[in-house]
Amino acid sequence: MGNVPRVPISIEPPADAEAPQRHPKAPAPGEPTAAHYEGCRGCGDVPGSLRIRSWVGDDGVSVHSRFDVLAEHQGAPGLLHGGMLMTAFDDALGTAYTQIARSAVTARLETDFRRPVPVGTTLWLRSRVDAIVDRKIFTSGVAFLGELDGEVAGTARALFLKVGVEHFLRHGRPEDLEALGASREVIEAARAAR
Ligand SMILES: CCCCCCCC(=O)SCCNC(=O)CCNC(=O)[C@H](O)C(C)(C)COP(=O)(O)OP(=O)(O)OC[C@H]1O[C@@H](n2cnc3c(N)ncnc32)[C@H](O)[C@@H]1OP(=O)(O)O
Repeated sequence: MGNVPRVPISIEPPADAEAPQRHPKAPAPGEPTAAHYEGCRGCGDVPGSLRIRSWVGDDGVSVHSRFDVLAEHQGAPGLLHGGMLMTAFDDALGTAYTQIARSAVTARLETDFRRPVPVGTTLWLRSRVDAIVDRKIFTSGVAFLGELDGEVAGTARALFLKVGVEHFLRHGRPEDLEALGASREVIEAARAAR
Protein backbone atom coordinates (compact mmCIF):
# COMPACT_ATOMS: atom_id res chain seq x y z
CA MET A 1 0.00 0.00 0.00
CA GLY A 2 3.10 2.20 0.07
CA ASN A 3 2.40 4.00 -3.24
CA VAL A 4 -1.29 4.68 -2.67
CA PRO A 5 -1.81 8.44 -2.18
CA ARG A 6 -3.68 9.78 0.80
CA VAL A 7 -7.26 10.58 -0.19
CA PRO A 8 -7.91 14.36 -0.25
CA ILE A 9 -11.22 14.79 1.53
CA SER A 10 -12.22 18.45 1.44
CA ILE A 11 -14.57 19.51 -1.32
CA GLU A 12 -16.18 22.25 0.76
CA PRO A 13 -16.03 25.59 -1.08
CA PRO A 14 -14.32 28.37 0.89
CA ALA A 15 -16.86 30.18 3.09
CA ASP A 16 -16.28 33.52 1.30
CA ALA A 17 -16.52 32.08 -2.25
CA GLU A 18 -19.24 33.68 -4.36
CA ALA A 19 -21.67 31.73 -6.54
CA PRO A 20 -20.69 32.28 -10.18
CA GLN A 21 -22.78 34.12 -12.75
CA ARG A 22 -24.23 32.56 -15.87
CA HIS A 23 -21.98 32.67 -18.94
CA PRO A 24 -23.43 35.19 -21.43
CA LYS A 25 -23.38 32.57 -24.21
CA ALA A 26 -25.00 29.82 -22.13
CA PRO A 27 -28.51 28.70 -23.18
CA ALA A 28 -31.38 30.77 -21.74
CA PRO A 29 -33.60 29.51 -18.86
CA GLY A 30 -35.77 26.62 -20.03
CA GLU A 31 -33.61 25.79 -23.05
CA PRO A 32 -31.95 22.38 -23.42
CA THR A 33 -28.24 22.26 -22.67
CA ALA A 34 -25.84 21.34 -25.45
CA ALA A 35 -24.50 17.77 -25.44
CA HIS A 36 -20.86 17.88 -24.38
CA TYR A 37 -19.84 14.65 -26.15
CA GLU A 38 -21.86 12.26 -28.30
CA GLY A 39 -20.04 9.22 -26.89
CA CYS A 40 -20.93 10.04 -23.27
CA ARG A 41 -22.30 7.20 -21.12
CA GLY A 42 -24.50 9.66 -19.24
CA CYS A 43 -26.12 11.74 -21.97
CA GLY A 44 -24.91 10.51 -25.37
CA ASP A 45 -27.01 8.48 -27.80
CA VAL A 46 -24.86 5.37 -27.45
CA PRO A 47 -25.65 1.82 -26.27
CA GLY A 48 -25.70 1.69 -22.48
CA SER A 49 -26.14 5.43 -22.09
CA LEU A 50 -28.48 6.63 -19.35
CA ARG A 51 -29.82 9.07 -21.97
CA ILE A 52 -30.02 11.91 -19.50
CA ARG A 53 -31.52 15.11 -20.85
CA SER A 54 -30.89 18.50 -19.26
CA TRP A 55 -32.33 22.00 -19.37
CA VAL A 56 -31.27 25.30 -17.88
CA GLY A 57 -33.27 26.15 -14.76
CA ASP A 58 -35.42 29.26 -14.26
CA ASP A 59 -32.56 31.11 -12.55
CA GLY A 60 -30.35 30.68 -15.63
CA VAL A 61 -27.62 28.99 -13.58
CA SER A 62 -28.96 25.71 -12.20
CA VAL A 63 -29.62 22.73 -14.46
CA HIS A 64 -32.57 20.33 -14.41
CA SER A 65 -31.96 16.81 -15.69
CA ARG A 66 -34.28 13.90 -16.46
CA PHE A 67 -33.27 10.25 -16.07
CA ASP A 68 -35.84 7.53 -16.88
CA VAL A 69 -34.91 4.51 -14.76
CA LEU A 70 -35.24 1.28 -16.77
CA ALA A 71 -34.79 -2.42 -15.95
CA GLU A 72 -31.28 -2.27 -17.43
CA HIS A 73 -30.30 0.14 -14.64
CA GLN A 74 -31.09 -2.27 -11.78
CA GLY A 75 -28.72 -3.13 -8.96
CA ALA A 76 -30.96 -4.88 -6.41
CA PRO A 77 -34.17 -6.50 -7.77
CA GLY A 78 -36.44 -3.82 -9.16
CA LEU A 79 -34.27 -0.99 -7.86
CA LEU A 80 -31.78 1.43 -9.38
CA HIS A 81 -28.10 0.55 -9.04
CA GLY A 82 -26.29 3.05 -6.81
CA GLY A 83 -23.49 3.50 -9.33
CA MET A 84 -26.04 4.51 -11.95
CA LEU A 85 -27.30 7.26 -9.66
CA MET A 86 -23.70 8.43 -9.26
CA THR A 87 -23.31 8.41 -13.04
CA ALA A 88 -26.45 10.52 -13.33
CA PHE A 89 -25.10 12.98 -10.75
CA ASP A 90 -21.69 13.08 -12.47
CA ASP A 91 -23.38 13.99 -15.73
CA ALA A 92 -25.86 16.46 -14.28
CA LEU A 93 -23.30 18.26 -12.11
CA GLY A 94 -20.90 18.28 -15.08
CA THR A 95 -23.62 19.79 -17.24
CA ALA A 96 -24.14 22.48 -14.60
CA TYR A 97 -20.50 23.53 -14.74
CA THR A 98 -20.51 23.64 -18.57
CA GLN A 99 -22.99 26.53 -18.34
CA ILE A 100 -20.23 28.55 -16.69
CA ALA A 101 -16.79 27.12 -17.46
CA ARG A 102 -15.02 25.13 -20.16
CA SER A 103 -13.58 21.64 -19.84
CA ALA A 104 -13.05 20.10 -16.44
CA VAL A 105 -12.99 16.56 -15.11
CA THR A 106 -14.49 15.04 -12.00
CA ALA A 107 -11.92 14.85 -9.21
CA ARG A 108 -14.28 13.80 -6.42
CA LEU A 109 -17.95 12.85 -6.30
CA GLU A 110 -19.83 12.21 -3.07
CA THR A 111 -23.35 10.80 -3.09
CA ASP A 112 -25.87 10.15 -0.32
CA PHE A 113 -28.53 7.58 -1.17
CA ARG A 114 -31.68 8.57 0.72
CA ARG A 115 -34.52 6.57 -0.84
CA PRO A 116 -34.61 3.46 -3.05
CA VAL A 117 -35.45 4.27 -6.67
CA PRO A 118 -37.82 1.73 -8.29
CA VAL A 119 -37.48 0.76 -11.96
CA GLY A 120 -40.02 2.79 -13.91
CA THR A 121 -39.34 5.99 -11.95
CA THR A 122 -38.44 9.24 -13.66
CA LEU A 123 -35.70 10.86 -11.64
CA TRP A 124 -35.34 14.63 -11.80
CA LEU A 125 -32.04 16.15 -10.78
CA ARG A 126 -31.43 19.78 -9.89
CA SER A 127 -27.74 20.74 -10.06
CA ARG A 128 -25.75 23.91 -9.59
CA VAL A 129 -22.26 25.34 -9.33
CA ASP A 130 -21.71 26.66 -5.82
CA ALA A 131 -18.32 28.29 -6.38
CA ILE A 132 -15.32 28.43 -8.67
CA VAL A 133 -11.92 29.05 -7.10
CA ASP A 134 -9.01 29.00 -9.56
CA ARG A 135 -9.15 25.52 -11.18
CA LYS A 136 -11.68 24.13 -8.69
CA ILE A 137 -15.38 23.99 -9.55
CA PHE A 138 -17.57 23.11 -6.55
CA THR A 139 -20.98 21.69 -7.45
CA SER A 140 -23.98 20.17 -5.70
CA GLY A 141 -27.23 18.51 -6.67
CA VAL A 142 -30.41 16.78 -5.52
CA ALA A 143 -32.28 13.91 -7.19
CA PHE A 144 -36.08 13.83 -6.80
CA LEU A 145 -38.52 10.96 -7.35
CA GLY A 146 -41.10 11.56 -10.06
CA GLU A 147 -40.99 15.36 -10.25
CA LEU A 148 -38.78 18.32 -9.49
CA ASP A 149 -39.12 18.98 -5.75
CA GLY A 150 -40.66 15.53 -5.23
CA GLU A 151 -39.35 13.15 -2.57
CA VAL A 152 -35.55 13.33 -2.31
CA ALA A 153 -33.88 10.15 -3.57
CA GLY A 154 -30.28 11.33 -3.23
CA THR A 155 -27.95 14.27 -2.86
CA ALA A 156 -24.43 14.79 -4.19
CA ARG A 157 -21.48 17.13 -4.22
CA ALA A 158 -18.65 17.05 -6.70
CA LEU A 159 -15.36 18.81 -7.26
CA PHE A 160 -14.39 19.28 -10.91
CA LEU A 161 -10.90 20.44 -11.84
CA LYS A 162 -10.39 22.52 -14.95
CA VAL A 163 -8.12 20.89 -17.48
CA GLY A 164 -6.81 21.99 -20.86
CA VAL A 165 -7.18 20.10 -24.13
CA GLU A 166 -3.82 18.46 -23.42
CA HIS A 167 -5.56 16.31 -20.79
CA PHE A 168 -7.56 14.59 -23.55
CA LEU A 169 -4.66 14.62 -26.00
CA ARG A 170 -2.43 12.91 -23.47
CA HIS A 171 -4.83 10.41 -21.94
CA GLY A 172 -7.54 9.84 -24.56
CA ARG A 173 -7.44 7.72 -27.72
CA PRO A 174 -6.45 9.52 -30.91
CA GLU A 175 -9.29 7.87 -32.84
CA ASP A 176 -11.84 9.45 -30.51
CA LEU A 177 -10.35 12.87 -31.15
CA GLU A 178 -10.74 12.10 -34.85
CA ALA A 179 -14.42 11.33 -34.27
CA LEU A 180 -14.74 14.73 -32.61
CA GLY A 181 -13.47 16.35 -35.80
CA ALA A 182 -9.97 17.20 -34.51
CA SER A 183 -7.44 18.21 -37.13
CA ARG A 184 -4.64 15.94 -38.34
CA GLU A 185 -2.14 18.11 -36.39
CA VAL A 186 -4.05 17.65 -33.15
CA ILE A 187 -4.30 13.90 -33.63
CA GLU A 188 -0.60 13.64 -34.44
CA ALA A 189 0.18 15.69 -31.32
CA ALA A 190 -1.95 13.26 -29.30
CA ARG A 191 -0.07 10.27 -30.71
CA ALA A 192 3.29 11.92 -29.99
CA ALA A 193 2.31 12.73 -26.39
CA ARG A 194 1.42 9.13 -25.53
C1 LIG B 1 -21.20 17.89 -19.41
C2 LIG B 1 -19.93 17.37 -18.82
C3 LIG B 1 -20.21 16.10 -18.09
C4 LIG B 1 -18.95 15.53 -17.57
C5 LIG B 1 -19.34 14.31 -16.78
C6 LIG B 1 -18.30 13.30 -16.85
C7 LIG B 1 -17.09 13.77 -16.12
C8 LIG B 1 -16.15 12.66 -16.03
O1 LIG B 1 -16.51 11.53 -15.90
S1 LIG B 1 -14.49 13.05 -16.09
C9 LIG B 1 -13.76 11.44 -15.96
C10 LIG B 1 -13.49 11.05 -14.54
N1 LIG B 1 -12.44 11.83 -13.97
C11 LIG B 1 -11.14 11.60 -14.32
O2 LIG B 1 -10.80 10.77 -15.14
C12 LIG B 1 -10.13 12.46 -13.64
C13 LIG B 1 -8.89 11.64 -13.28
N2 LIG B 1 -8.01 12.45 -12.44
C14 LIG B 1 -7.12 13.30 -13.00
O3 LIG B 1 -6.95 13.37 -14.22
C15 LIG B 1 -6.36 14.17 -12.05
O4 LIG B 1 -6.32 13.61 -10.76
C16 LIG B 1 -6.98 15.59 -11.96
C17 LIG B 1 -6.89 16.29 -13.33
C18 LIG B 1 -8.43 15.54 -11.50
C19 LIG B 1 -6.21 16.40 -10.90
O5 LIG B 1 -4.84 16.31 -11.19
P1 LIG B 1 -3.96 17.63 -11.23
O6 LIG B 1 -4.40 18.50 -12.33
O7 LIG B 1 -2.53 17.18 -11.23
O8 LIG B 1 -4.34 18.37 -9.90
P2 LIG B 1 -3.63 18.28 -8.46
O9 LIG B 1 -2.43 19.16 -8.52
O10 LIG B 1 -3.49 16.87 -8.02
O11 LIG B 1 -4.75 18.94 -7.55
C20 LIG B 1 -5.13 20.31 -7.73
C21 LIG B 1 -5.91 20.70 -6.49
O12 LIG B 1 -7.12 19.94 -6.46
C22 LIG B 1 -7.18 19.15 -5.25
N3 LIG B 1 -7.71 17.83 -5.56
C23 LIG B 1 -7.32 17.01 -6.56
N4 LIG B 1 -8.04 15.87 -6.52
C24 LIG B 1 -8.89 16.00 -5.48
C25 LIG B 1 -9.89 15.15 -4.93
N5 LIG B 1 -10.14 13.96 -5.44
N6 LIG B 1 -10.58 15.58 -3.85
C26 LIG B 1 -10.34 16.81 -3.31
N7 LIG B 1 -9.40 17.67 -3.80
C27 LIG B 1 -8.68 17.24 -4.87
C28 LIG B 1 -5.73 19.06 -4.78
O13 LIG B 1 -5.66 18.82 -3.39
C29 LIG B 1 -5.18 20.41 -5.19
O14 LIG B 1 -5.65 21.36 -4.25
P3 LIG B 1 -4.73 22.66 -3.86
O15 LIG B 1 -4.50 23.40 -5.15
O16 LIG B 1 -5.60 23.41 -2.89
O17 LIG B 1 -3.49 22.10 -3.27
